[in-house]
Amino acid sequence: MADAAVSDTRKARRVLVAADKFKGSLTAVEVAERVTAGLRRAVPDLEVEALPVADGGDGTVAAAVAAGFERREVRVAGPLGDEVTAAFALREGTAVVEMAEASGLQRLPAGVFAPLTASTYGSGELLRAALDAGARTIVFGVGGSATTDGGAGMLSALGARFLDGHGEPVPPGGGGLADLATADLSALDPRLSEIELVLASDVDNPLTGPKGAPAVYGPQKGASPDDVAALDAALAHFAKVLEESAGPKAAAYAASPGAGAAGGIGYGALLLGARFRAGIEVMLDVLGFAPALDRADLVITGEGSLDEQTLHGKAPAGVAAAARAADKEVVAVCGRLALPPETLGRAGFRRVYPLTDAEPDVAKCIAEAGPILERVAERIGRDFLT
Ligand SMILES: Nc1ncnc2c1ncn2[C@@H]1O[C@H](COP(=O)(O)OP(=O)(O)OP(=O)(O)O)[C@@H](O)[C@H]1O
Ligand SMILES: O=C(O)[C@H](O)CO
Repeated sequence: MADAAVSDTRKARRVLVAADKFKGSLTAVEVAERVTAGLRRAVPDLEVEALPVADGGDGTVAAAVAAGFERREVRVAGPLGDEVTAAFALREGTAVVEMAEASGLQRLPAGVFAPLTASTYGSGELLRAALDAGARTIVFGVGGSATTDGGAGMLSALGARFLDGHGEPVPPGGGGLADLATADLSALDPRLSEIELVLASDVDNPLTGPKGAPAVYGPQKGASPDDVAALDAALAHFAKVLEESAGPKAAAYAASPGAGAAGGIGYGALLLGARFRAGIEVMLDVLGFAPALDRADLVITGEGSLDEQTLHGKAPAGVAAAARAADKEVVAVCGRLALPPETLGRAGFRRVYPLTDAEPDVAKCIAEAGPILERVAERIGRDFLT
């Protein structure tokens, strides 16, 4: 991106690197390391603070751990029911639980999707583990899921019972909810009502309908148009049955922002009493972004693909908004860039450096992302800091 007027920022001496992962090529921690190394090639004595960020989706626990939380591992059910080792993060009574750790797309074997049967049971087990560890506040990061079960699996793991017309538990996954006859939330883990549960969501979609979880995010989990229709009907039925057992608030939750996050686990979390917040905002609080921002003259953010989605609550947009509100200069790094300069300016980015500008071969950009990012960061160092 061309930009003629950079001279007024050349004196920035302390840089905050607050970028998300480049999905498919670099973790957020690696992005921070590479950017730091590149900047220091241009300005060897530069003060750089690294604060890897995440939006509630995959990478959220890793960001919390990088910020000093303790990593705790637990064996829980993966989306297909097989056991996986999943982690949550804990610090001073606050747990960061990431649903994708248990029930994310990354937990499916390569090339396997299970849009109708994948279950969030393991996410409920993770929440239980956080309660067992004594958490008083749970930040429940959701996004990047393999599931579309409205959180039914998660609720089951926490004590709910979902039965068919024969009194048998319904099969796991969103598809099985079509058979639901009765829902019983009376035996939910009582500790849930004694803690603060925050739904840190990557999106604000409702549960069902044209903007609902199956229609918008089903296809990325392998759902065909028929699967989307079946899941939409099953989730609507799920909400109807819950309205009968849990009262009218269950209907209101289905239409609430974030209910459709992560295959409707947002809806399940709202039933548990969660308070919805944009994931990036919650995470910036949890990670201690504000004091780090105070100390910085220049902020570098980014993610793999800076595109239309970025503007809808993704990490770089959240970082840019917070930094601009504090009158700090923001530049971004990314693998690929799919936004025009005017839009980037409006979103608060002073300048954006895609790897594909440094190396036009995208496959190479991905395979050699680390060294290329270092070169790009060196250029940022020269442009803004020398
Ligand atoms: N090194 C790279 N070079 C070029 N493009 C990359 C590189 N790394 C990632 N990408 C692109 O970015 C995409 C991933 O985007 P991104 O990291 O923003 O995650 P996302 O899919 O938007 O999900 P999330 O919500 O978790 O951020 C990849 O599919 C790829 O197109
Ligand atoms: O998991 C999903 O369905 C998407 O990330 C939206 O939350």
